[in-house]
Amino acid sequence: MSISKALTIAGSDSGGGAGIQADLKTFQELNVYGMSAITAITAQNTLGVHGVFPLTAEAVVQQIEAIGSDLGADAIKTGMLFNSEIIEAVSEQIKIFNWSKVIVDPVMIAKGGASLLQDEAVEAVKNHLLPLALIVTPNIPEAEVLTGMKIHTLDDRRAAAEILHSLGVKNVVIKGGHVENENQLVDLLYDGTEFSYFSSERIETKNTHGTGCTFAAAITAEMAKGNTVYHSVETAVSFIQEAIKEDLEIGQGHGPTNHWAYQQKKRQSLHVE
Ligand SMILES: Nc1ncnc2c1ncn2[C@@H]1O[C@H](COP(=O)(O)OP(=O)(O)O)[C@@H](O)[C@H]1O
Ligand SMILES: Cc1ncc(COP(=O)(O)O)c(N)n1
Repeated sequence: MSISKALTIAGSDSGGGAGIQADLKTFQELNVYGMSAITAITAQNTLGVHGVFPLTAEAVVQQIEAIGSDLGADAIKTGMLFNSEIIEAVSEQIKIFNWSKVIVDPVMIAKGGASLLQDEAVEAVKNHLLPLALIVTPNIPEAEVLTGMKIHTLDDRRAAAEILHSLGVKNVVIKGGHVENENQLVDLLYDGTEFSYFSSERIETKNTHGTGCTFAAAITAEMAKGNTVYHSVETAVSFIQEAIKEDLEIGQGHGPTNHWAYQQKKRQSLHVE
């Protein structure tokens, strides 16, 4: 049996809803063997981020080397990378191991407002990491920072996607969760030639901690299994919709999504047929 393997290079979320915890749960639910290289430890719960403790670039490199020199990986996801030293070191390792299925989730600000990427590191994301990315998955605020433009309309999102593509990313997904007062959320995919739109009903819930991490991890798992970019995004949209719909009412603040909801629904539908 061939085992699909995915590596997440991201921060640890002690609350389990985002970061490498969300990524590994998502990989597992999609039958992909998950591995992790931790970039920073965050003391986090549903009320916010209470502490950020970045690791050294060397500590990140050694974790990646340990995986690349033995287990290998079919797809790589980068999440919180925090500073330019880590970003440059990770970019170097991606080149050394010649990894091509690289999904960059350009994590900048946690939903509670805590900074997960130093301002000085944005240029490093653009100059070092994006040229190596097969897919980049910014939310709207992240796309605004990376492109320097304001994004209010779908036309703006298309323009921003073209700018990000010009920075070397082969496929751009601009996520739609941050659009205010719209019942339909649209995730836009641009492959350098055409735009695709994945529309979802907005689910009224406060429990959206880790939606972006989970979404990008689902794309990574599907890419690790050899699926196309379009199919991987399509599956990730379904995965995150179920994860939000069956959200977990735990903690006193913004709770996590439900990482087992997607498979649970598939098993239930099999029993019905
Ligand atoms: N309230 C919601 N209802 C339905 N889908 C949502 C909701 N919030 C986010 N999503 C979906 O979750 C995914 C992550 O988007 P977003 O929340 O914008 O990312 P991030 O967590 O990086 O800010 C996207 O597919 C988006 O459409
Ligand atoms: C360690 C870590 N990484 C990423 C996020 C972003 O989470 P979200 O997906 O809600 O934007 C987070 N809150 N913590």
